[in-house]
Amino acid sequence: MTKERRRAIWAIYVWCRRTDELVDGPNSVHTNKVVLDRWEERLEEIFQGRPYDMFDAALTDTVFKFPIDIKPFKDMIEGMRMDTMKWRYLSFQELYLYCYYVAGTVSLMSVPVMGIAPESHVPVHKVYNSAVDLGIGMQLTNILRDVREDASRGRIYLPQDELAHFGLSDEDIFSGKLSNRWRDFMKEQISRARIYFDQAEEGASQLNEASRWPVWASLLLYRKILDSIEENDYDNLNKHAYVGRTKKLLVLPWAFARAANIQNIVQH
Ligand SMILES: CC(C)=CCC/C(C)=C/CC/C(C)=C/CC/C(C)=C/COP(=O)(O)OP(=O)(O)O
Repeated sequence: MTKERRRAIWAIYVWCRRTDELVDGPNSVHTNKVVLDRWEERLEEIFQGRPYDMFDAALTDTVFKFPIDIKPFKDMIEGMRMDTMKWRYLSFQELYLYCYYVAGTVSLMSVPVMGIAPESHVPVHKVYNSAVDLGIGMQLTNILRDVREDASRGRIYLPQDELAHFGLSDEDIFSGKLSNRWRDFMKEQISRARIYFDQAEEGASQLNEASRWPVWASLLLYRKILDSIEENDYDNLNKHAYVGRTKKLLVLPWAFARAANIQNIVQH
């Protein structure tokens, strides 16, 4: 990416990381409604040009340089509120909303910085939809990778109705019992995450040329996490799915080739 865009993405990253730390970090026991409300006030001040500290100032600079809306930032804070209150998701519909709040929002913050290719003929809303799909796919993948860690904090980010459909319960997850039922359940969850990555591909090709490579790299790398869960025979209850350094490095030229493929743009 260009230097200006890179700096803007860093500023967004820092704000998202600090937001996430409020509920996941070492001081998260002190995070309550008052803390999150104050964080939201600070966000409004960032957008009004009155940042509280230096990291906030980096985001003020970013939102004055790029046409970024405050809504996805507010939605992410809403996701943190949800995370402090809700530890179970009854259906995929509920889980999707959580994924939008904590990851789809990152896409909506990033696209105005990354930019859409001037030669693209795909309607802008389709590019944004694809971007959100990438965030959702990544979050679903994270969830599948981290089932064990999340369960150790008492949280299960999996649709309860789908678990029940496969004859599974929270207890199977807490006890780390690997079974064919679990494998079948996981196959479905992995297929769904892959659909979101497939849908993201179209948008990734429409981004400004300078921004495409990192997006393709993250898309292909996250897909590999799903492959790794499969290679572990779906045992994400006891094993951490992991993509090794060599595999990661090998993805980069592949992503570069996909990013440089202007054919994708001409086709539309
Ligand atoms: C495809 C198009 C048109 C645009 C791309 C738009 C972008 C940049 C989408 C990516 C959005 C994104 C980065 C979402 C966050 C996904 C996610 C699950 C982040 C978690 O990151 P980790 O650092 O692995 O999390 P941990 O906190 O678990 O370590």
